[in-house]
Amino acid sequence: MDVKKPASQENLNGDESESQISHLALDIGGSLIKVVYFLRSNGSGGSVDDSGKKSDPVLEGRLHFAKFETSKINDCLEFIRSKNLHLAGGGAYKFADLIKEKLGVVLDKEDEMDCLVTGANFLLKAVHQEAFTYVDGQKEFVQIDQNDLYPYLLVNIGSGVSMIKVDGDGKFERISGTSVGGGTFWGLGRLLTNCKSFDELLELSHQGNNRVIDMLVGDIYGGSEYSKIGLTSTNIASSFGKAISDNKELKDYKPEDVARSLLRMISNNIGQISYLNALRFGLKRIFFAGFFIRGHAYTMDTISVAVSFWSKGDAKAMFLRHEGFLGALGAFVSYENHGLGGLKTHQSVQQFAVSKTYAGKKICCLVNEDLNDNESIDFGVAFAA
Ligand SMILES: Nc1ncnc2c1ncn2[C@@H]1O[C@H](COP(=O)(O)OP(=O)(O)OP(=O)(O)O)[C@@H](O)[C@H]1O
Ligand SMILES: CC(C)(CO)[C@@H](O)C(=O)NCCC(=O)O
Repeated sequence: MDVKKPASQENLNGDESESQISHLALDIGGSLIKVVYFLRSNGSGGSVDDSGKKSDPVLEGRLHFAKFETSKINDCLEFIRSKNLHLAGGGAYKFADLIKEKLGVVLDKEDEMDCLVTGANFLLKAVHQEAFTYVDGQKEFVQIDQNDLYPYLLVNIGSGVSMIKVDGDGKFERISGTSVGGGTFWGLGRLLTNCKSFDELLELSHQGNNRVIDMLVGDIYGGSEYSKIGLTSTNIASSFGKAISDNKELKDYKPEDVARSLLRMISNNIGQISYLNALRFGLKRIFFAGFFIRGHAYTMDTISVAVSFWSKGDAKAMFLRHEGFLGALGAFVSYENHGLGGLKTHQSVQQFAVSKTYAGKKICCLVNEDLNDNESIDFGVAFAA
Protein backbone atom coordinates (compact mmCIF):
# COMPACT_ATOMS: atom_id res chain seq x y z
CA MET A 1 0.00 0.00 0.00
CA ASP A 2 1.26 3.40 -0.82
CA VAL A 3 -0.35 5.44 1.84
CA LYS A 4 2.03 8.04 3.00
CA LYS A 5 0.43 8.94 6.22
CA PRO A 6 0.09 12.70 6.16
CA ALA A 7 1.81 14.37 9.07
CA SER A 8 -1.51 16.05 9.63
CA GLN A 9 -3.00 12.68 10.41
CA GLU A 10 -0.35 12.10 12.99
CA ASN A 11 -1.21 15.44 14.55
CA LEU A 12 -4.81 14.49 14.52
CA ASN A 13 -4.67 11.02 15.87
CA GLY A 14 -4.79 12.29 19.37
CA ASP A 15 -7.66 14.70 18.97
CA GLU A 16 -9.56 13.23 16.08
CA SER A 17 -12.51 12.45 18.23
CA GLU A 18 -12.73 16.14 18.98
CA SER A 19 -12.67 17.00 15.28
CA GLN A 20 -15.52 16.65 12.87
CA ILE A 21 -15.27 15.62 9.27
CA SER A 22 -16.99 18.15 7.08
CA HIS A 23 -16.01 17.52 3.49
CA LEU A 24 -14.28 14.92 1.37
CA ALA A 25 -13.10 14.95 -2.25
CA LEU A 26 -11.55 12.14 -4.29
CA ASP A 27 -9.56 12.23 -7.51
CA ILE A 28 -9.30 8.74 -8.96
CA GLY A 29 -6.58 8.80 -11.61
CA GLY A 30 -5.00 6.19 -13.84
CA SER A 31 -2.23 5.56 -11.28
CA LEU A 32 -3.20 7.15 -7.99
CA ILE A 33 -6.23 8.06 -5.94
CA LYS A 34 -5.93 11.38 -4.21
CA VAL A 35 -8.00 12.15 -1.14
CA VAL A 36 -8.58 15.61 0.31
CA TYR A 37 -10.64 15.98 3.44
CA PHE A 38 -11.41 18.73 5.85
CA LEU A 39 -11.65 18.22 9.57
CA ARG A 40 -13.37 20.84 11.63
CA SER A 41 -11.55 21.76 14.73
CA ASN A 42 -13.28 21.55 18.03
CA GLY A 43 -15.75 24.32 18.75
CA SER A 44 -15.83 25.87 15.29
CA GLY A 45 -19.10 26.65 13.62
CA GLY A 46 -20.28 29.89 15.13
CA SER A 47 -18.84 33.05 16.61
CA VAL A 48 -19.33 36.39 18.22
CA ASP A 49 -17.41 39.47 17.04
CA ASP A 50 -15.70 42.17 19.17
CA SER A 51 -18.92 44.10 19.68
CA GLY A 52 -20.60 40.99 21.01
CA LYS A 53 -22.75 40.70 17.85
CA LYS A 54 -23.24 37.25 16.39
CA SER A 55 -21.27 37.12 13.14
CA ASP A 56 -21.39 34.67 10.22
CA PRO A 57 -20.62 31.20 11.40
CA VAL A 58 -17.27 29.88 10.26
CA LEU A 59 -15.85 26.43 9.99
CA GLU A 60 -12.32 26.30 11.19
CA GLY A 61 -10.21 23.30 10.65
CA ARG A 62 -7.56 21.76 8.55
CA LEU A 63 -7.28 20.23 5.10
CA HIS A 64 -5.68 16.81 4.93
CA PHE A 65 -4.18 14.99 2.00
CA ALA A 66 -3.59 11.30 1.34
CA LYS A 67 -2.92 9.16 -1.72
CA PHE A 68 -3.26 5.50 -2.65
CA GLU A 69 -2.40 3.44 -5.69
CA THR A 70 -5.52 3.13 -7.84
CA SER A 71 -5.00 -0.63 -8.06
CA LYS A 72 -5.38 -0.72 -4.27
CA ILE A 73 -8.67 1.10 -4.14
CA ASN A 74 -9.87 -1.17 -1.35
CA ASP A 75 -7.16 0.21 0.93
CA CYS A 76 -8.41 3.67 0.11
CA LEU A 77 -12.02 2.72 0.85
CA GLU A 78 -10.95 1.15 4.12
CA PHE A 79 -9.10 4.35 5.01
CA ILE A 80 -12.21 6.39 4.22
CA ARG A 81 -14.40 4.08 6.24
CA SER A 82 -12.01 3.96 9.20
CA LYS A 83 -12.05 7.73 9.39
CA ASN A 84 -15.76 8.01 8.68
CA LEU A 85 -14.96 10.27 5.74
CA HIS A 86 -17.74 8.74 3.64
CA LEU A 87 -20.21 10.64 5.73
CA ALA A 88 -18.98 13.79 3.95
CA GLY A 89 -18.98 14.71 0.18
CA GLY A 90 -17.41 13.65 -3.12
CA GLY A 91 -16.04 14.36 -6.59
CA ALA A 92 -14.80 11.54 -8.82
CA TYR A 93 -15.81 9.58 -11.90
CA LYS A 94 -14.47 6.09 -11.68
CA PHE A 95 -15.43 3.36 -9.24
CA ALA A 96 -18.67 5.14 -8.31
CA ASP A 97 -20.49 1.80 -8.18
CA LEU A 98 -17.83 0.18 -6.01
CA ILE A 99 -17.89 3.14 -3.65
CA LYS A 100 -21.66 2.98 -3.46
CA GLU A 101 -21.54 -0.74 -2.75
CA LYS A 102 -18.76 -0.58 -0.14
CA LEU A 103 -19.50 2.70 1.58
CA GLY A 104 -23.14 3.20 0.75
CA VAL A 105 -22.61 6.74 -0.51
CA VAL A 106 -23.17 8.34 -3.90
CA LEU A 107 -20.43 10.68 -5.03
CA ASP A 108 -21.08 13.94 -6.80
CA LYS A 109 -19.05 13.96 -9.97
CA GLU A 110 -16.93 16.86 -11.13
CA ASP A 111 -15.12 17.44 -14.43
CA GLU A 112 -11.41 16.53 -14.30
CA MET A 113 -10.07 19.54 -16.23
CA ASP A 114 -12.36 21.95 -14.37
CA CYS A 115 -11.04 20.56 -11.10
CA LEU A 116 -7.40 20.75 -12.16
CA VAL A 117 -7.77 24.42 -13.06
CA THR A 118 -9.83 25.26 -9.97
CA GLY A 119 -7.24 23.50 -7.82
CA ALA A 120 -4.34 25.33 -9.49
CA ASN A 121 -6.01 28.75 -9.24
CA PHE A 122 -6.90 28.12 -5.61
CA LEU A 123 -3.34 27.13 -4.72
CA LEU A 124 -1.75 29.98 -6.65
CA LYS A 125 -4.04 32.56 -5.12
CA ALA A 126 -4.67 31.29 -1.63
CA VAL A 127 -1.59 29.44 -0.50
CA HIS A 128 1.56 31.18 0.53
CA GLN A 129 4.77 29.89 -1.07
CA GLU A 130 3.03 27.49 -3.40
CA ALA A 131 4.99 27.99 -6.62
CA PHE A 132 8.72 27.76 -6.98
CA THR A 133 11.45 27.53 -9.59
CA TYR A 134 14.19 24.96 -9.45
CA VAL A 135 17.45 26.13 -10.95
CA ASP A 136 20.91 24.66 -10.36
CA GLY A 137 19.64 22.68 -7.40
CA GLN A 138 18.10 25.76 -5.78
CA LYS A 139 14.44 26.04 -4.98
CA GLU A 140 13.20 29.62 -5.11
CA PHE A 141 9.65 30.60 -4.23
CA VAL A 142 7.84 32.83 -6.68
CA GLN A 143 5.66 35.69 -5.49
CA ILE A 144 2.38 35.44 -7.33
CA ASP A 145 0.68 38.71 -8.14
CA GLN A 146 -3.00 37.77 -8.13
CA ASN A 147 -3.76 40.59 -10.54
CA ASP A 148 -1.19 39.36 -13.00
CA LEU A 149 -1.59 35.61 -12.86
CA TYR A 150 -3.26 34.95 -16.21
CA PRO A 151 -2.70 33.65 -18.75
CA TYR A 152 -0.53 30.72 -17.80
CA LEU A 153 0.12 27.18 -18.98
CA LEU A 154 -0.69 24.38 -16.58
CA VAL A 155 1.08 21.12 -17.34
CA ASN A 156 -0.33 18.28 -15.30
CA ILE A 157 1.95 15.26 -15.43
CA GLY A 158 -0.07 12.31 -14.20
CA SER A 159 -0.19 8.94 -15.95
CA GLY A 160 -0.64 10.99 -19.11
CA VAL A 161 0.04 14.69 -19.57
CA SER A 162 -2.50 17.49 -20.04
CA MET A 163 -1.49 20.98 -21.10
CA ILE A 164 -4.05 23.61 -20.25
CA LYS A 165 -4.05 27.31 -21.10
CA VAL A 166 -5.62 29.06 -18.14
CA ASP A 167 -7.13 32.51 -18.67
CA GLY A 168 -9.07 32.97 -15.46
CA ASP A 169 -11.32 31.26 -12.94
CA GLY A 170 -13.17 28.62 -14.93
CA LYS A 171 -11.70 30.02 -18.15
CA PHE A 172 -9.37 27.57 -19.78
CA GLU A 173 -8.64 25.41 -22.82
CA ARG A 174 -6.83 22.09 -22.93
CA ILE A 175 -4.49 22.94 -25.76
CA SER A 176 -2.40 19.79 -25.87
CA GLY A 177 -1.35 16.63 -24.15
CA THR A 178 0.91 13.66 -24.50
CA SER A 179 0.56 10.02 -23.60
CA VAL A 180 4.25 9.91 -22.76
CA GLY A 181 3.98 10.78 -19.08
CA GLY A 182 4.27 9.46 -15.56
CA GLY A 183 2.62 6.16 -16.45
CA THR A 184 5.20 5.69 -19.19
CA PHE A 185 8.07 6.28 -16.79
CA TRP A 186 6.68 3.95 -14.17
CA GLY A 187 5.45 1.32 -16.66
CA LEU A 188 8.57 1.14 -18.82
CA GLY A 189 10.79 1.55 -15.76
CA ARG A 190 9.16 -1.38 -14.04
CA LEU A 191 9.68 -3.59 -17.07
CA LEU A 192 13.26 -2.51 -17.63
CA THR A 193 14.53 -2.50 -14.05
CA ASN A 194 12.26 -4.90 -12.16
CA CYS A 195 11.65 -2.23 -9.54
CA LYS A 196 8.78 -3.05 -7.27
CA SER A 197 7.68 0.47 -6.43
CA PHE A 198 7.69 3.91 -7.97
CA ASP A 199 9.80 5.23 -5.11
CA GLU A 200 12.38 2.54 -5.71
CA LEU A 201 12.57 3.52 -9.39
CA LEU A 202 12.93 7.18 -8.48
CA GLU A 203 15.63 6.37 -5.97
CA LEU A 204 17.49 4.27 -8.55
CA SER A 205 17.37 7.09 -11.07
CA HIS A 206 18.97 9.29 -8.46
CA GLN A 207 22.05 7.07 -8.38
CA GLY A 208 22.39 6.40 -12.12
CA ASN A 209 24.36 7.94 -14.96
CA ASN A 210 22.41 8.50 -18.17
CA ARG A 211 25.54 8.93 -20.27
CA VAL A 212 26.10 5.19 -20.16
CA ILE A 213 23.02 4.65 -22.33
CA ASP A 214 22.20 7.98 -23.94
CA MET A 215 24.09 8.93 -27.07
CA LEU A 216 25.54 12.41 -26.57
CA VAL A 217 26.42 14.98 -29.23
CA GLY A 218 30.06 14.42 -28.26
CA ASP A 219 29.70 10.68 -28.96
CA ILE A 220 28.78 11.53 -32.54
CA TYR A 221 31.13 14.49 -33.00
CA GLY A 222 34.31 12.96 -31.59
CA GLY A 223 34.00 14.68 -28.23
CA SER A 224 33.27 18.09 -29.74
CA GLU A 225 30.26 20.31 -29.53
CA TYR A 226 28.13 21.33 -32.50
CA SER A 227 27.98 24.97 -31.58
CA LYS A 228 26.69 26.09 -34.96
CA ILE A 229 23.31 24.60 -34.10
CA GLY A 230 23.54 25.36 -30.39
CA LEU A 231 24.46 21.92 -29.09
CA THR A 232 27.20 21.24 -26.53
CA SER A 233 29.08 17.96 -26.48
CA THR A 234 27.11 16.82 -23.42
CA ASN A 235 23.67 17.44 -24.90
CA ILE A 236 21.79 14.22 -25.52
CA ALA A 237 21.71 13.51 -29.23
CA SER A 238 19.64 10.35 -28.86
CA SER A 239 18.01 9.02 -25.70
CA PHE A 240 18.96 5.36 -25.20
CA GLY A 241 20.98 5.71 -28.44
CA LYS A 242 24.08 3.98 -27.12
CA ALA A 243 22.13 0.80 -26.59
CA ILE A 244 22.07 0.20 -30.36
CA SER A 245 25.80 0.04 -30.76
CA ASP A 246 27.02 -1.39 -27.50
CA ASN A 247 26.19 -4.96 -28.37
CA LYS A 248 24.89 -5.33 -24.88
CA GLU A 249 21.72 -6.78 -23.46
CA LEU A 250 19.48 -5.23 -20.87
CA LYS A 251 21.15 -7.26 -18.12
CA ASP A 252 24.51 -5.68 -19.03
CA TYR A 253 23.25 -2.25 -18.02
CA LYS A 254 22.88 -1.12 -14.45
CA PRO A 255 19.21 -0.59 -13.57
CA GLU A 256 20.10 2.79 -12.10
CA ASP A 257 21.52 3.99 -15.43
CA VAL A 258 18.43 2.77 -17.27
CA ALA A 259 16.18 4.53 -14.74
CA ARG A 260 18.17 7.74 -15.10
CA SER A 261 18.00 7.75 -18.92
CA LEU A 262 14.30 7.03 -18.83
CA LEU A 263 13.55 9.78 -16.36
CA ARG A 264 15.62 12.22 -18.34
CA MET A 265 14.04 11.26 -21.65
CA ILE A 266 10.50 11.68 -20.38
CA SER A 267 11.11 14.85 -18.36
CA ASN A 268 12.99 16.43 -21.24
CA ASN A 269 10.27 15.58 -23.70
CA ILE A 270 7.53 17.01 -21.49
CA GLY A 271 9.57 20.17 -20.87
CA GLN A 272 10.08 20.64 -24.61
CA ILE A 273 6.46 20.01 -25.64
CA SER A 274 5.29 22.33 -22.87
CA TYR A 275 7.50 25.15 -23.96
CA LEU A 276 6.46 24.75 -27.61
CA ASN A 277 2.83 24.97 -26.55
CA ALA A 278 3.53 28.01 -24.40
CA LEU A 279 5.17 29.56 -27.46
CA ARG A 280 2.12 28.78 -29.63
CA PHE A 281 -0.03 30.93 -27.37
CA GLY A 282 2.56 33.43 -26.16
CA LEU A 283 2.41 32.19 -22.56
CA LYS A 284 5.28 33.27 -20.37
CA ARG A 285 4.51 31.21 -17.28
CA ILE A 286 4.45 27.43 -17.16
CA PHE A 287 3.40 25.64 -13.97
CA PHE A 288 4.15 21.93 -13.75
CA ALA A 289 2.09 19.70 -11.50
CA GLY A 290 1.08 16.04 -11.11
CA PHE A 291 2.52 13.23 -9.06
CA PHE A 292 5.13 12.28 -11.65
CA ILE A 293 7.26 15.10 -10.23
CA ARG A 294 7.18 14.06 -6.58
CA GLY A 295 9.39 17.02 -5.71
CA HIS A 296 12.25 15.00 -7.18
CA ALA A 297 15.33 17.15 -7.79
CA TYR A 298 16.48 15.46 -10.97
CA THR A 299 13.01 15.52 -12.54
CA MET A 300 12.55 19.22 -11.78
CA ASP A 301 16.05 20.01 -12.90
CA THR A 302 15.56 18.24 -16.23
CA ILE A 303 12.23 19.96 -16.90
CA SER A 304 13.72 23.34 -15.93
CA VAL A 305 16.72 22.86 -18.18
CA ALA A 306 14.50 21.78 -21.09
CA VAL A 307 12.28 24.86 -20.75
CA SER A 308 15.27 27.13 -20.41
CA PHE A 309 17.12 25.50 -23.32
CA TRP A 310 14.24 25.64 -25.79
CA SER A 311 13.20 29.15 -24.78
CA LYS A 312 16.82 30.32 -24.88
CA GLY A 313 16.43 31.42 -21.28
CA ASP A 314 13.20 33.31 -21.91
CA ALA A 315 10.84 31.09 -19.93
CA LYS A 316 11.17 29.41 -16.54
CA ALA A 317 9.51 26.25 -15.35
CA MET A 318 7.61 26.60 -12.09
CA PHE A 319 6.48 23.81 -9.80
CA LEU A 320 3.75 23.54 -7.21
CA ARG A 321 4.16 22.24 -3.69
CA HIS A 322 0.80 20.48 -3.75
CA GLU A 323 1.68 19.08 -7.17
CA GLY A 324 -0.48 15.93 -7.22
CA PHE A 325 -3.52 17.20 -5.38
CA LEU A 326 -4.84 19.80 -7.85
CA GLY A 327 -7.76 17.71 -9.07
CA ALA A 328 -8.88 16.58 -5.63
CA LEU A 329 -8.47 20.07 -4.23
CA GLY A 330 -10.41 21.51 -7.17
CA ALA A 331 -13.23 19.03 -6.54
CA PHE A 332 -13.13 19.99 -2.90
CA VAL A 333 -13.32 23.75 -3.35
CA SER A 334 -15.86 23.67 -6.16
CA TYR A 335 -18.25 21.35 -4.41
CA GLU A 336 -21.40 23.44 -4.56
CA ASN A 337 -22.62 22.89 -1.04
CA HIS A 338 -19.63 24.72 0.33
CA GLY A 339 -18.47 26.79 -2.64
CA LEU A 340 -15.68 29.26 -2.07
CA GLY A 341 -18.25 31.99 -2.40
CA GLY A 342 -18.69 31.25 1.29
CA LEU A 343 -15.07 31.56 2.33
CA LYS A 344 -14.45 34.29 4.85
CA THR A 345 -11.77 35.40 7.14
CA HIS A 346 -12.53 35.53 10.80
CA GLN A 347 -10.94 36.97 13.91
CA SER A 348 -10.71 33.61 15.53
CA VAL A 349 -8.39 32.42 12.77
CA GLN A 350 -5.92 35.26 13.15
CA GLN A 351 -3.36 32.74 14.25
CA PHE A 352 -3.17 31.58 10.65
CA ALA A 353 0.04 32.71 9.05
CA VAL A 354 -1.24 33.91 5.73
CA SER A 355 -4.41 35.57 4.68
CA LYS A 356 -5.17 35.85 0.98
CA THR A 357 -8.12 36.67 -1.17
CA TYR A 358 -9.70 33.98 -3.27
CA ALA A 359 -12.91 34.37 -5.26
CA GLY A 360 -13.38 37.78 -3.70
CA LYS A 361 -13.31 36.39 -0.16
CA LYS A 362 -10.61 35.97 2.39
CA ILE A 363 -9.10 32.64 3.15
CA CYS A 364 -6.64 32.01 5.93
CA CYS A 365 -3.97 29.43 5.49
CA LEU A 366 -1.59 27.92 7.93
CA VAL A 367 1.12 26.44 5.81
CA ASN A 368 3.16 23.57 7.08
CA GLU A 369 6.72 24.81 6.84
CA ASP A 370 8.19 21.36 6.31
CA LEU A 371 8.70 21.64 2.59
CA ASN A 372 10.54 18.39 2.17
CA ASP A 373 7.63 16.07 2.41
CA ASN A 374 4.92 16.50 -0.15
CA GLU A 375 2.72 14.04 1.64
CA SER A 376 2.43 16.06 4.80
CA ILE A 377 1.04 19.27 3.47
CA ASP A 378 -1.74 20.76 5.46
CA PHE A 379 -3.25 24.11 6.06
CA GLY A 380 -6.06 25.53 8.04
CA VAL A 381 -9.05 27.09 6.37
CA ALA A 382 -11.83 29.26 7.59
CA PHE A 383 -15.08 28.60 5.79
CA ALA A 384 -18.27 30.49 6.13
CA ALA A 385 -20.71 27.75 7.00
N1 LIG B 1 3.51 5.84 -5.26
C1 LIG B 1 3.33 5.93 -6.56
N2 LIG B 1 2.79 4.90 -7.24
C2 LIG B 1 2.57 4.99 -8.56
N3 LIG B 1 2.89 6.08 -9.29
C3 LIG B 1 3.43 7.13 -8.67
C4 LIG B 1 3.67 7.11 -7.27
N4 LIG B 1 4.17 8.30 -6.93
C5 LIG B 1 4.28 9.04 -8.03
N5 LIG B 1 3.85 8.34 -9.12
C6 LIG B 1 3.86 8.88 -10.48
O1 LIG B 1 2.72 9.70 -10.58
C7 LIG B 1 1.95 9.35 -11.74
C8 LIG B 1 0.49 9.59 -11.45
O2 LIG B 1 0.32 10.95 -11.16
P1 LIG B 1 -1.09 11.57 -10.79
O3 LIG B 1 -1.62 10.90 -9.59
O4 LIG B 1 -0.91 13.04 -10.75
O5 LIG B 1 -1.93 11.20 -12.06
P2 LIG B 1 -3.20 10.27 -12.27
O6 LIG B 1 -4.37 11.05 -11.81
O7 LIG B 1 -3.00 8.94 -11.67
O8 LIG B 1 -3.16 10.17 -13.85
P3 LIG B 1 -4.18 10.68 -14.96
O9 LIG B 1 -4.52 12.11 -14.56
O10 LIG B 1 -3.42 10.62 -16.24
O11 LIG B 1 -5.33 9.77 -14.86
C9 LIG B 1 2.32 7.89 -12.01
O12 LIG B 1 2.13 7.56 -13.35
C10 LIG B 1 3.78 7.86 -11.60
O13 LIG B 1 4.60 8.31 -12.63
C1 LIG C 1 -6.71 11.13 -20.28
C2 LIG C 1 -6.24 11.99 -19.11
C3 LIG C 1 -6.86 13.36 -19.25
C4 LIG C 1 -6.77 11.32 -17.84
O1 LIG C 1 -6.34 11.98 -16.70
C5 LIG C 1 -4.69 12.07 -19.03
O2 LIG C 1 -4.17 10.81 -18.81
C6 LIG C 1 -4.05 12.70 -20.28
O3 LIG C 1 -4.08 13.88 -20.43
N1 LIG C 1 -3.43 11.89 -21.18
C7 LIG C 1 -2.80 12.33 -22.40
C8 LIG C 1 -3.71 12.11 -23.55
C9 LIG C 1 -3.25 12.89 -24.79
O4 LIG C 1 -3.55 14.08 -24.91
O5 LIG C 1 -2.57 12.32 -25.63
